Amino acid sequence: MEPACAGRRHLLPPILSCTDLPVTRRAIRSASKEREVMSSHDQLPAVLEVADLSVEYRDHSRTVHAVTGLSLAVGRGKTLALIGESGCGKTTAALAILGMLPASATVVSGTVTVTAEARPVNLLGLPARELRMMRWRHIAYVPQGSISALNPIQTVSRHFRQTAQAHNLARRVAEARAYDLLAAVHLDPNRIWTSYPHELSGGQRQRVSIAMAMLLEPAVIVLDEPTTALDVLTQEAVLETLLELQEATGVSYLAITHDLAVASAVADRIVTMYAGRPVEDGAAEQVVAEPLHPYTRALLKSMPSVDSDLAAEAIGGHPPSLAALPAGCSFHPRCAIAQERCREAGHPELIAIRGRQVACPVTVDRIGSAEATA
Ligand SMILES: Nc1ncnc2c1ncn2[C@@H]1O[C@H](COP(=O)(O)OP(=O)(O)OP(=O)(O)O)[C@@H](O)[C@H]1O
Ligand code: NI
Repeated sequence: MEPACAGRRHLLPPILSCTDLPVTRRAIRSASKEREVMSSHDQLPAVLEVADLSVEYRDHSRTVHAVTGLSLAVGRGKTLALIGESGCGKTTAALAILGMLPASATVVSGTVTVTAEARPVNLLGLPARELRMMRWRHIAYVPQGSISALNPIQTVSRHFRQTAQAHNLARRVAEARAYDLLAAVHLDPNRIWTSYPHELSGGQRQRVSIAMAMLLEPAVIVLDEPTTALDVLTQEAVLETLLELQEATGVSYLAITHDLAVASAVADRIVTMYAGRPVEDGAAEQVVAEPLHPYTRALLKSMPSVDSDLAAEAIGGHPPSLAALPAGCSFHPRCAIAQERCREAGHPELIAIRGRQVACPVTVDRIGSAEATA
């Protein structure tokens, strides 16, 4: 029998019971063999590379360590999902990458390298004007919440025209491209062109935001919670559209989500974030099939599953305040396998194991001793 997740309507199946989910992704994308070969070529530089990024919010009384030591690399034509619970620093990471942090935030360390047209550029070192030109043209953003992404008093056409003007894209060229893009995201351009955001459904607004992000043909798009406010069927349809666009254009995505099902439906790589830090980084199929970090495991167990008899298990406890992190591993107060050493000293570094990276020495030791006795 065909696995339940092989069908089109199951882009977001219960992942616990369906480890072959990434097949869905591959099936959608396999049309272009050529690109498959190109993008699997490890020699190609990452389109977006973030190294040791740390961001703090400071006010007179406290420092919020929103992002600490985040590193990730998004391959050409690939999707990396950055996953983690609400408040773990995902949006802060996105805003830092795009150079759009509010004044209260400070980038403490790191580089953000975008390689478009074979030229690597560190966005964090750019003057504001040059950064504005890079944005949209090389790296675009679909912000969290499709309502806030669009200006309520502007029509769809005005949104496209403004972006085109800001980047010296001729009006006729921009309009032709906008029409094509709106059709590509399965909207009727003629109908939608003069609409205001409130006249559109949540899914339609998200599609407009995605089409706008594509206007300057960027190499990479940062998608912050691309489907969160949408019902499940609309979520699936929007994710499928994102994969179609990727197939057609070779665009890369950094997809930010708290939803592991979304991540496993679209991502080639998954980076798990906990309390501002990366704790696991690996190929999506591997991370979903065999999560190694206790937090990624807990996230996976907390997913509801329709097919499985196993009930979803909420993760016990709460994430720590990013203004008052516990000593040692930030996850230790909620961790089922925490030992004395996890409560001491600094947060564990990422360790390479089984083709990925995991910030948990206890897990790494367990795997090591299991392999030694096998
Ligand atoms: N402008 C700000 N000033 C001070 N603290 C902030 C600011 N914006 C966010 N924070 C804090 O930084 C931390 C990370 O927030 P962020 O929005 O990046 O997390 P997130 O993972 O995107 O969460 P969500 O899933 O809710 O969108 C939180 O503790 C939040 O309260
Ligand atoms: Ni967020």
